[in-house]
Amino acid sequence: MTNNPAAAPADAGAPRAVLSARGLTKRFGPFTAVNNVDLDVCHGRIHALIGPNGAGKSTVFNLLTKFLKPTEGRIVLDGTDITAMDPASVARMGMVRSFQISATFGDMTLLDNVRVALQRPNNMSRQFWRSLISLDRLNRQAMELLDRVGLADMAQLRANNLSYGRKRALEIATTLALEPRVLLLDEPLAGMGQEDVEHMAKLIKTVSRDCALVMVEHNLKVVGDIGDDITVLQRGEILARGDYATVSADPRVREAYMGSEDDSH
Ligand SMILES: Nc1ncnc2c1ncn2[C@@H]1O[C@H](COP(=O)(O)OP(=O)(O)OP(=O)(O)O)[C@@H](O)[C@H]1O
Repeated sequence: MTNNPAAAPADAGAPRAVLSARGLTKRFGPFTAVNNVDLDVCHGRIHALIGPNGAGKSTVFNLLTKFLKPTEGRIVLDGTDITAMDPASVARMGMVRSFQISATFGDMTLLDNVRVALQRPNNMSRQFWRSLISLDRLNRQAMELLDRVGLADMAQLRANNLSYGRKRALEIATTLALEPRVLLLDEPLAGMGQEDVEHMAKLIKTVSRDCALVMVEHNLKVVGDIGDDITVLQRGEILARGDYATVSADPRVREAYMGSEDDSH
């Protein structure tokens, strides 16, 4: 199973990639949205995908999570070639995509939201709503998750009553309930005020210690603060990669961003 060319090269001392893509290409008719992208996402690290509007970030994100089928290329998760798998199967392997599909239930308390997430099919506990007693057994675990995202003291509030930033923190808690091997966040800071941005950035950093994390993000300040590995896309191709200091000093990256994007929102 591990014998595949798409696995990350075994550089001595280099962190092992949990999720790897090689030669990822997506064409929509005659238009090439993503061309020959290689990517390695490692445990305990944040891999940020950045680039100007239309660079292909969302397309790569959708390819990695299997919401789109690549035209060419391979994707390997934990040594298994997942290129032909569907999103539900890769989710069961621990690839969790947050924010676009991770809904919270507004009329339920925060505690119940997390308890339900702990009962999802790809979680270790497979008995949805089996009984109130079995749900109560999950209280401690649910409270621990709420505590991790700073919401423990609001456990009995209904999710509808939360601010936007806290709702997203709750979504992170429900995502963590699935015990992700790889967590993919699509613009997790979008629409947040400065205070929430800072809180969420810290939370993402903390969460990344226990998984491999991919983040598409426009807020370059936060990417610079918390990103470990950065891939810069432009017109569907990799323009630069490395740590933030390296890519932000690259004249081609500066050129790509010039006038095309506000890096402070
Ligand atoms: N389903 C599709 N059919 C045709 N073209 C598409 C499709 N999806 C994306 N594209 C095109 O592929 C290119 C890359 O789009 P993508 O949304 O991946 O970029 P992005 O970097 O996420 O942009 P943004 O930062 O604006 O969200 C764009 O030119 C877009 O118009």
